[in-house]
Amino acid sequence: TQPDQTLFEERHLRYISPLGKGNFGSVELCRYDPLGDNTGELVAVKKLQPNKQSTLEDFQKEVNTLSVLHCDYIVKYRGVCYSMGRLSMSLVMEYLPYGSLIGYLEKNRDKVNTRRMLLFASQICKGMEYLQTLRYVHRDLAARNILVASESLVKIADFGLTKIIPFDKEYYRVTQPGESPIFWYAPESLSESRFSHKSDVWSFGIVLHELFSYCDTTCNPKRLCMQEIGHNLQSASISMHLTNILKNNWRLPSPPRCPPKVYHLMKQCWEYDFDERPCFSRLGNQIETIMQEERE
Ligand SMILES: C[C@H](Nc1nc(-c2c[nH]c3ncc(Cl)cc23)ncc1F)C(=O)NCC(F)(F)F
Repeated sequence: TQPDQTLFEERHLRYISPLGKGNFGSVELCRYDPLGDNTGELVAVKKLQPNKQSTLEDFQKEVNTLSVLHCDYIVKYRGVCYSMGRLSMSLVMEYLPYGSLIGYLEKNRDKVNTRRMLLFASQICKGMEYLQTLRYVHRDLAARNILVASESLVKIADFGLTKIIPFDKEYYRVTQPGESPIFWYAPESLSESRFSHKSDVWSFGIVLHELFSYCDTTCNPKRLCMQEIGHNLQSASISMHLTNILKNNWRLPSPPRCPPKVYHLMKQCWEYDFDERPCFSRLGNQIETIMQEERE
């Protein structure tokens, strides 16, 4: 049975501007304006671009995933739009005007203080806790996939790589890793393509690092890891070098002026042994505690 697929008619979907490129397609800002008088709502429309990696089946999975998620900290599903006689489809989502967390932090460096960042971190934690109750692993938790709904609300988005952990296992094994965001990957994901709630916790630690670095491109995870690995390009594979430095206990350095307790949280998320990493509910509690202590 198909989940609730609210239908948007293509003829009423007015293209406005491009928003960006995601895992399996591009997202555009549109107005759904059935009355034709510009009173319709603004929506974010993700068009599937079938290419070698992604198929309609993958896209249908992303639509099915998002359509069952109902959480304040996850971007809202609105419905689907079929075109070319059901040959192509688009995913219609709520449009969040403040855009992705990366752009927002770069633009509002001076406006976002420690308390605000901890609020955002606790909201991402709550969204991940909710995903975990449904046995979903996101697999692409990164600041680029967090949306800013308002000055005090962020939401998790882009469920293109999300998988459901089978009922009889604690993890999901991926067979065909596409373009992997390896600098956000836990060691076991790098070396064994093993994904679990605890590998999402590792990625959450990377998001904490991005947050407290104001998503500054000069110290983003990829750049810092590549500096450590060295740009010796003849290396067999970057992910093998990354696995090695992580095994030798190298970790991303503390962002400048990051409160020590927050860096300690990141280090907990980056325990090599996934059983040692905290769960999202414990992380959420620790963040709330630090928030109370933060006078700022
Ligand atoms: C590929 C698309 N990229 C972008 N999207 C938006 C955006 C603004 N406002 C939005 N409102 C709803 C949605 Cl779904 C996206 C946007 N802004 C810049 C982008 F580069 C995307 O989905 N990125 C993942 C995430 F949504 F988490 F940012």
